[in-house]
Amino acid sequence: MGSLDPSFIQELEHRPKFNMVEAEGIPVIDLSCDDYLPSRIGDACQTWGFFQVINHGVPSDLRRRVEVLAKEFFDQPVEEKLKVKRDEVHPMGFHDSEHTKNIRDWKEVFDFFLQDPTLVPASCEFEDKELRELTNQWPADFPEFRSVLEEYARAVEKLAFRLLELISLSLGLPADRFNSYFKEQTSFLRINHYPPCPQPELALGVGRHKDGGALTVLFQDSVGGLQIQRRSDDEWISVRPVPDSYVINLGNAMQAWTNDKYWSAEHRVVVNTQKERFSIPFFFFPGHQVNVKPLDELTGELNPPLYKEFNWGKFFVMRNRSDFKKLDVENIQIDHFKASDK
Ligand SMILES: O=C(O)CCC(=O)C(=O)O
Ligand SMILES: [Fe+2]
Repeated sequence: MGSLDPSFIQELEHRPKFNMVEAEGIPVIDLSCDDYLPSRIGDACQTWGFFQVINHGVPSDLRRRVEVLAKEFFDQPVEEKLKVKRDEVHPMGFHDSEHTKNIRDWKEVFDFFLQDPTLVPASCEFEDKELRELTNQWPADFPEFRSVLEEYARAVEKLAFRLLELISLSLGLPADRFNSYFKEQTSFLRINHYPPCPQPELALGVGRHKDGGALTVLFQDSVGGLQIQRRSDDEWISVRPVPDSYVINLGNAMQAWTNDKYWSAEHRVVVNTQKERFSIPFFFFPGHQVNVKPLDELTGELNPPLYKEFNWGKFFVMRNRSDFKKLDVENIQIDHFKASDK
């Protein structure tokens, strides 16, 4: 990636601190022990919006094969990777200039949808009802990359549905309350590769952001770098890697469905001068047709809805607008749908 281009440089207030206070970590929840699982998950969703799971049922050997193939993919010369480059027509594939909050991230990624093709609105204009079919791009001479990643994505999707059901139970709702929103899901799996960075004090691997969808199921390797903002006091806390675990965090849609009971925490990734890092998030996103609003069961006279209804597909398309260029406007955020903005 060469030396630090000005497009990577964060505003002073958003640059990482390297003398961070070590705080008590986010909860680690053992999914093999059934006792009080919904209530433990509910507490974590409320206090942190983040937790880690162990004994999650995703085969470790399958995940290790993905890690090996991911390294093989990113180690290729850039010309090879550019053969599956993302663009506005094919928004899945390889990309090395993603912008979060309009500052370039120090990373490269490979993305693919769980459902191929995936249907999304053709534009972010509200009146435009036209849809567009998006398809995946796979490296032509690397069939194992595709088959192993697709198998892995299905295993992680299973875990995501189990967590969705536990979250629903934790809210006192039927286990399958959210399931119908995911029939035509827009979920995708991403591999993030963060190369060593010559000036990690100026840039971020991923700038501060909240994930958009229901929840994210993320594997991180042992290097570390993920930080989350604590709900209680806005302090940045490192998420220390736990071997063979997944980091789970809630997205904007879950925060809106639960009317702010559960939290979608701001997070970011710091980089370092020495070690490359890989992480593999699965973004569990509803179908494009789903209109997201606080659930009737969780709102009432004493607890009025805090968000206006928004269409997931339009939100998804708007969010992705800044993927290819630096925009002059702030990208769409959940706060733009706060009911008090009326
Ligand atoms: O790499 C990580 O640990 C987190 C990445 C992330 O937040 C994202 O891709 O949305
Ligand atoms: Fe994220």
